[in-house]
Amino acid sequence: MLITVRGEVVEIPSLADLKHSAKGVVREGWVMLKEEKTKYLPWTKKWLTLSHNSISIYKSNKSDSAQLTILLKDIEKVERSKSRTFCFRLKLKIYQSTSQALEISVSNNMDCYEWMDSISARILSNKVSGPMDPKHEIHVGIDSNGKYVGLPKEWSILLNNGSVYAKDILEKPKSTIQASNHSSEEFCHQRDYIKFGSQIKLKASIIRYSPPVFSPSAMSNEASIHDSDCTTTSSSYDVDEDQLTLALQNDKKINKRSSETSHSRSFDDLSLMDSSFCEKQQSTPSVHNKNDETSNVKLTEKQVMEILKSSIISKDPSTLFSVKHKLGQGASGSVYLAKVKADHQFYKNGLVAIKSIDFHSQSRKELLLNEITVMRESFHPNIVSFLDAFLIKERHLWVVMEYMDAGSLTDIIQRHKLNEEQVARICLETCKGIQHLHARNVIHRDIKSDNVLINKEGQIKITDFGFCARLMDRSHKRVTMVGTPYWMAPEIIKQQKYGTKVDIWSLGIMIIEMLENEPPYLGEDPMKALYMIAKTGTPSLKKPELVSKELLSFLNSCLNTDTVFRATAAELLNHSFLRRACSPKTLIPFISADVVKPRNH
Ligand SMILES: Nc1ncnc2c1ncn2[C@@H]1O[C@H](COP(=O)(O)OP(=O)(O)OP(=O)(O)O)[C@@H](O)[C@H]1O
Repeated sequence: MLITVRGEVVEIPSLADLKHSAKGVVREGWVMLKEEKTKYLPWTKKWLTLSHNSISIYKSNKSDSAQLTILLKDIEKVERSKSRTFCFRLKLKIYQSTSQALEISVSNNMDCYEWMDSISARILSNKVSGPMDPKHEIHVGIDSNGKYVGLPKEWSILLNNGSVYAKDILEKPKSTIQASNHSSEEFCHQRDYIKFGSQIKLKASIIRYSPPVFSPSAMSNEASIHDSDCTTTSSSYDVDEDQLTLALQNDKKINKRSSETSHSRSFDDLSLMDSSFCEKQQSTPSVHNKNDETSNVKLTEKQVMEILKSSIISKDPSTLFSVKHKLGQGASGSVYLAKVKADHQFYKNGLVAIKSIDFHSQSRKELLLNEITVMRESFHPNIVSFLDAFLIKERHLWVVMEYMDAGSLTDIIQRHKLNEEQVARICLETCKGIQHLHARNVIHRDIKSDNVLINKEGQIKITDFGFCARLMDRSHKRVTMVGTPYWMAPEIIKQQKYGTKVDIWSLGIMIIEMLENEPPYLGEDPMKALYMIAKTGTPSLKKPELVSKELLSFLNSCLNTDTVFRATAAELLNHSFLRRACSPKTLIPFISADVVKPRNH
């Protein structure tokens, strides 16, 4: 059905159409609704549907046409409202003769947040459109003096400021053009740009792509020394740009190849599926071949759903928990604090953290299996405990975890200067967790302060297992580029085969975060950071003279670019620096009640 919304012709599918259309209803349900301008009118019960670009209000779930449709691009803000208990407000952009806001009330807190999250996520995606009518207006050339002419002003400024990266782009265009191709095609998600004063901090940007299988550097490693964790033949990490260029070119070729034959895409995370999930799923395709990562087959959405359905509880957990407030937002979903209802003391302590994931909006659904599998199997005092998982109406996945009531290490680093004894305690506990994973041939691949959580007893635990990979054995190596750029080991960036020691590099970067508040190159964009890590190798501390010899030695053991000489987690646990660790109680003063505050949503 075509209708006119504020002068614009829009196609509004009927409710029946919506239900059957692939792009149809994202979320629907009964709500109580009120237009803000008609405060004197009572709340009315309506059927609300959210599609990818609009919200429609129906008299009932049987109605065929909507009473009101609002395009998501016309929504200015989604916010909590205090008009009723579980209520949110859609503030609309101001148009004449239109209500300025709608108040929507639902039956529980979780529902409220999920509606808000689903709407907000789609408002964002509706705001970004492709370029319109692009024109090629910039023509850069070189004049008779060898100088660039025709550069845009911003580029001239960059060059005059001596930006190595800008010069690299001009002088080595191939490598940098290929690098930027990764950023557009293969950045899986970027999240949480946080402003601190004038500096924009990229809190956590995940880059992953697949599958650089036979990079020249990786091929040369086939003949290299293969101790348990070594991945390179070279003892020097003065990576020449050509090596990086070659690796990037090679990756480009492989990506081209992979688009030609879908089977050539590697999905190495799926090796985790040799665990309990797959046992229950007889029809799961073989996902791993020890010698050839290219033979991995991607699970379809349906298969992932089948595995989830057969492995976890498909019932409504709202009888077990009452959601209190949102703790934070991750790339795959929101994390909530919830109280366990009185008669379910199976969950100790009364409070749990619930990660709520909208299954259908995940681009990499198999990573959800990763996360649950590793958490479920990894009982250890330094790994956040998995308690349960629920699948609600085949749409929402709830992962119930132990609640870490003092937030993440990032929160602490941003508020306090840690002394070396405290750094040693955090390293010791994180190392124990890493060793536990490595002993089971699991690589975490995303160790950083955001993924180290703390509780008020001063316990320190690793979380976020979405990017884990399992090695078939200690000598097995992976090649997929996964992780958060600033914390990524050079061998991952250079697409060499890598093993568990990539987590040790990331631990080293996390130590720099503890000493300097942020990882090296955080001021740079992620692509440049990758380039710098590969080019520079071991980063230098800003003020090494302020750091003790033991800590420097520990740090060097983590940040050795030659993986043969980089320590294992077990070796680090014997390092003299860790003997200086303060007692966990000494961390408690840092962990005041104000560290974790409910966010205003
Ligand atoms: N068990 C927990 N206890 C307390 N807070 C938690 C817990 N798990 C996560 N959080 C908080 O919730 C927020 C989001 O966590 P999440 O793990 O979803 O984030 P992410 O790692 O950024 O995203 P993703 O895993 O989707 O890539 C973080 O700020 C984290 O501090």
